[in-house]
Amino acid sequence: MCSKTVSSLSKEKTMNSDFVRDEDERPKVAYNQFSNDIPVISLAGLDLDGSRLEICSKIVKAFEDWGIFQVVDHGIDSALISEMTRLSRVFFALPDEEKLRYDTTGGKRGGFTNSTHLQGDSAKDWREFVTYLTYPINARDYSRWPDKPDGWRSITEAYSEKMMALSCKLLEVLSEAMGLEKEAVAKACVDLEQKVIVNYYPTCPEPGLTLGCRRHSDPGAITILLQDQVGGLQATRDGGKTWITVEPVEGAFVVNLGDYGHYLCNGRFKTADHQAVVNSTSTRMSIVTFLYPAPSALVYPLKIKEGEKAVVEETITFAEMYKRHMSRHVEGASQRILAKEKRLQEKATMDMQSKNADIKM
Ligand SMILES: O=C1C[C@@H](c2ccc(O)c(O)c2)Oc2cc(O)cc(O)c21
Ligand SMILES: O=C(O)CCC(=O)C(=O)O
Ligand SMILES: [Fe+2]
Repeated sequence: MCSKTVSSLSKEKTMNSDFVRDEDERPKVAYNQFSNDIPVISLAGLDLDGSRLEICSKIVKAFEDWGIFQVVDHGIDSALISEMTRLSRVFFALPDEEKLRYDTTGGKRGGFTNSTHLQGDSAKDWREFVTYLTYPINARDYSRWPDKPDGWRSITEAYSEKMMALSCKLLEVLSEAMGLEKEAVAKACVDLEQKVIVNYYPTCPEPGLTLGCRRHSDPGAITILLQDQVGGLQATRDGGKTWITVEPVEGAFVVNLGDYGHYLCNGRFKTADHQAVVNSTSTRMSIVTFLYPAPSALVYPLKIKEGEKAVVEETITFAEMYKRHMSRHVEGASQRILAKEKRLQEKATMDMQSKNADIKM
């Protein structure tokens, strides 16, 4: 296993085999073959009676069709977004030793992760990321927030505060969409938790063989993602048969529903399966804000329509759901490893048989 950061590996001519994915997992669509299938929705007028209903119905349709959409006119200051982006880029350009001062190896909560964070996966992700546990505020451990570059900590605080306000507005829309009072989803969450992850995808010598971030759905209620103009975020709504690359829209955030959100509305809204692909010419960055319920919150539909069955078989806590969500990926990965070993074994047997047949002739 190699321990160099992905930034260092990106300077090599070929890609380390740790990152090579099985054929069925490799990218099917290019990072810059953009699709505008995902709706772009303006939030201008969301707080006004006259336009709220129209905006909400667009969001509802997007959640029903894709589980993912983009928002513009969201009210977040573009100077704050640019500064958060600029300082994040400065961090990832620092020497390995500096980034590794915040290494999360050994289970530290928050800090710098080089490549993958899951055990037993068939390949590593071509990415580095920094994780901030930002809410509840009293759970923040500032010793895990990088102190370089200057000013990044305070900008991250300001950014996470604005993201929390935007998330709350979106939770209200989700509640109303289910015909419930505005606060229903926030109340179900017991306490809102927030995690900000800054993903950095260095250029890759063999991007067709790997992924920047493996296919997954996000576990929480909703996720608000800021991507740069390079492109690489992909979504599927047919279980991975076809993929689309989400077109980067300047100043927009990509919003997607997580598994917890999907269960709350009894499966009416989709949880979007997505992944990130990389390329050989441009580095890419995404700043992802996850909104989670408290670990003790129950995972159960808030409303079940007459005649409908609950999509969950038992009521569990979010902590348990999160554990199962993560182990599902690990189980899937171990199955892929076993299948790969079986294929190699079968190929070796077939090669041996045809060699023996050649000798007999
Ligand atoms: O790193 C991530 C991104 C994302 C995710 C990636 C890969 C997966 O297999 C997955 O299930 C999720 O969402 C996350 C959510 C977290 O709570 C922590 C993470 O590090 C990540
Ligand atoms: O970088 C991206 O566009 C996707 C990242 C992502 O899905 C995640 O961090 O959960
Ligand atoms: Fe994600």
